[in-house]
Amino acid sequence: MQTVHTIAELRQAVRAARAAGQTIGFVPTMGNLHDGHISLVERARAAGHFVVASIFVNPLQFDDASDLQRYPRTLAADQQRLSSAQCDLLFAPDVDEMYPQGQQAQSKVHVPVVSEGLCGGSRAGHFDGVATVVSKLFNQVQPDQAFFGQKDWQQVAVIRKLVQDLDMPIDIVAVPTARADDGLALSSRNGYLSDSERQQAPMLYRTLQQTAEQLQQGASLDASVQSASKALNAAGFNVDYVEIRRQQDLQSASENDGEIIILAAAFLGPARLIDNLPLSLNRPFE
Ligand SMILES: Nc1ncnc2c1ncn2[C@@H]1O[C@H](COP(=O)(O)OP(=O)(O)OP(=O)(O)O)[C@@H](O)[C@H]1O
Ligand SMILES: CC(C)(CO)[C@@H](O)C(=O)[O-]
Ligand code: BAL
Repeated sequence: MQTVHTIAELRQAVRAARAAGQTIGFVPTMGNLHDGHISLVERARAAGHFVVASIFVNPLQFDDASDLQRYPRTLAADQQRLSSAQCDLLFAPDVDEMYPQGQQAQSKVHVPVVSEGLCGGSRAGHFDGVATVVSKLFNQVQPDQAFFGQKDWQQVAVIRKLVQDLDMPIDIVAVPTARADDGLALSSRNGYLSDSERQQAPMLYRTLQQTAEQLQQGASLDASVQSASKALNAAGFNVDYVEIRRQQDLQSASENDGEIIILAAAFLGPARLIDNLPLSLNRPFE
């Protein structure tokens, strides 16, 4: 696997792959790679692409300076993992390469409506930062397909709207969440958890599963959300949100909606964990 750090080198490598008749599959990340990221690379490989991954801890999407500062940077280990997964090219730019005029002077991309509330509500400016960097990365890589994790469901919705609104000819593929054996969604931020917090963390997903079961048994959306929040707070989480939205457009769900999704974010000690569970109220819960 080749690693490049500049946009010029990236373009050259992608041009060569295209000249050799290959299509381009792109996996954007912030590094500190785990099996969830690797599942995205595997999906891209399985689709037959020349696979480009990026690692860039994007300062524009962090509203909290200490969150940005402590974000794990593990380039050498990440290169090994990508190489083993047969990724073809890693793009790992520094902040000056991405924002040569500085972050303030950078033109920004704002995706309305779908970026509001949920993580966009509690992380001010987060999705403007994501939409801006993903737009830049898409223009730099010019992939045919780009692969994102369903764990960040709202992010996928923002990016789908972004490519639609800005006429970018890129197919967005959402990949199911990779989980530890105990159900915890894999995340770089799990590394912030103490041993006892790590034991407690799977309760986030278990609570979503229990909430889904209650909904299947006829509980109201409001009652289900309230009981989930209460259970998580009682177990030592500090709940940011638990909400039920429509899968398709992420707008608030009503009792009549069939294809819904339960989304939650909660702090456990120093880590802000997110997870979600899509379900159909017309089908038996699996
Ligand atoms: N458990 C997972 N399963 C599948 N995809 C994932 C998983 N975790 C992250 N991803 C996806 O990998 C891509 C890069 O995400 P990122 O580098 O932010 O990883 P992360 O582990 O989610 O980190 P963080 O803790 O900052 O949220 C995103 O598309 C994200 O949705
Ligand atoms: C898509 C992304 C790489 C943009 O910085 C980031 O938000 C992430 O890792 O999910
Ligand atoms: N996976 C989302 C990136 C972030 O938390 O900033």
